[in-house]
Amino acid sequence: MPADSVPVRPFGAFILCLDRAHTGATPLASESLMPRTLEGQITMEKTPSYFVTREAPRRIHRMSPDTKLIVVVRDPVTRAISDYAQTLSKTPGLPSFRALAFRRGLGPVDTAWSAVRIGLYAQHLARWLRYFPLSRFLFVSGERLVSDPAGEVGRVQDFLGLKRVVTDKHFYFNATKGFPCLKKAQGGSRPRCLGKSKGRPHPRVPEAVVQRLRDFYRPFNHRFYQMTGQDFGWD
Ligand SMILES: Nc1ncnc2c1ncn2[C@@H]1O[C@H](COP(=O)(O)OS(=O)(=O)O)[C@@H](OP(=O)(O)O)[C@H]1O
Repeated sequence: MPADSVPVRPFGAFILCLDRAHTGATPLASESLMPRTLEGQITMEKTPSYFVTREAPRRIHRMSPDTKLIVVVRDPVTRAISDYAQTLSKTPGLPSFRALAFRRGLGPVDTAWSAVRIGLYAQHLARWLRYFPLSRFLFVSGERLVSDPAGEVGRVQDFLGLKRVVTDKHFYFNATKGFPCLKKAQGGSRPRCLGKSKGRPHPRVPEAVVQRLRDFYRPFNHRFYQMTGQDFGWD
């Protein structure tokens, strides 16, 4: 059968991972940029910044309104510090976290700083809900992905209508890394952890700064819990 006549399904899933979204990606303009999806396949796309990019919901909906959306979220305060740690690793001499997070010393929280703005999950989700119903989303807890990877991956498999192939027996806790790792890499026989840029130490941020950010995010977090029907336990 020529490739053109193979039945093509709409894209099965888009992964929007929000652990450490970066800004600047252009959302896919059309299906022509994606590979064809054959019967029994799921096409996945992981671009963290889509969740926070203004035009992404409209454009992805126009491409395929049946898209499933998976969003990985973690405590926005930890997320901001993680984001800062990532930038710091590439930009020595970066001002302190505190200097970037607040205007005028310990003045108002600077929501123009992307590390802070990305954590306003309720605001970003509101834009998506204008195009996609809540049932199209799976919200994965970044914290449980570390404490119970098999449980969270199990939810992902269910959401995608897949058999639960990945289970507890695929993971072990690597004490050196401080994170779960795979007992065997795909197609290999050796254990495999994520790379050095995942799970690196965070810089120390003064408790007063953390506390102020916690207070700032609390109402947004609660709104997000209401919108998703899930309590992520961040405060
Ligand atoms: N198993 C395992 N191993 C290592 N790291 C893990 C794991 N599970 C989740 N995490 C968390 O993933 C965070 C980085 O993932 P990101 O998706 O944000 O990375 S990136 O945006 O693609 O750079 C990374 O954030 P940091 O801890 O701030 O580095 C981790 O906390």
